[in-house]
Amino acid sequence: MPVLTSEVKTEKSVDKQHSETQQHISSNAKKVQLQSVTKTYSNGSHALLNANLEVKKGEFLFITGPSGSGKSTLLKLLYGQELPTQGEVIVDECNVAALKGDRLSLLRRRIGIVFQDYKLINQRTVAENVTFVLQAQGYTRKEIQRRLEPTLKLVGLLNKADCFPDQLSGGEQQRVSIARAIVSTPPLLLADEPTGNLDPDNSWQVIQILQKLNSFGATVIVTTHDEQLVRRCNHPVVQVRNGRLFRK
Ligand SMILES: Nc1ncnc2c1ncn2[C@@H]1O[C@H](COP(=O)(O)OP(=O)(O)OP(=O)(O)O)[C@@H](O)[C@H]1O
Repeated sequence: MPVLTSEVKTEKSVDKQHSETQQHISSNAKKVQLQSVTKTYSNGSHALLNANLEVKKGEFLFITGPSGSGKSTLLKLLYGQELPTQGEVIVDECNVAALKGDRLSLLRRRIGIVFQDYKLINQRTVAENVTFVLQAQGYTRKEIQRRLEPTLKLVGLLNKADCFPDQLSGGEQQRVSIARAIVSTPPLLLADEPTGNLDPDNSWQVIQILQKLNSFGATVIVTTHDEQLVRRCNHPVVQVRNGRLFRK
């Protein structure tokens, strides 16, 4: 991403950076494929059975299904937290199971992940929660500052940068976790029940932020139980039932 010249950024410069972010995401958007994927955990639980899926670059996909049907497992396979028992998981033309060490880390850096329970660090401010991953990845302080403000603006938390998580509402905490997931402008965003703990207004706000990211070109995959939310949006839906996938 290009460097802003002014340290004190104006609204205009923040907006300019949004459009630059948009170009960055568009040129890197991902494609995801599951090819005959079965996942059986070591205790014998069958999470996915011969699952096939293709998510096109720039698509916004909902994954729905009852509790225990395999939704989280599907996302975990995409970022390599779990490995398939059979079949192939392809992200950006890479077989995730074949990636090791640095190559797996590199793929993960390019995937933003949002969890239902936010996973924020309570002793760190909003700004610190959003930027600590960038620090760990060796971004310069200047680059981190350049990314922080437009990201907080996008999630509507510019005025909360110095707050701690326990000073925020649940909806605000979830928006911090989204900011953390998107601050590195990942071309693929995975959100596992991001609205699971939120009321309808906050849920809608979260979905709108994810849709905005998607409008910039990012591929977005969201698991949810919230059928009403799914109906309100006009996005493709895959339903998971007993480990099998059905396009609705
Ligand atoms: N680490 C694990 N070890 C063993 N079994 C697991 C593990 N994780 C998930 N499972 C099992 O795999 C199946 C699918 O679980 P998964 O978490 O993917 O479902 P889910 O659709 O995301 O559920 P929920 O909506 O409740 O989060 C379940 O039967 C679950 O018990």
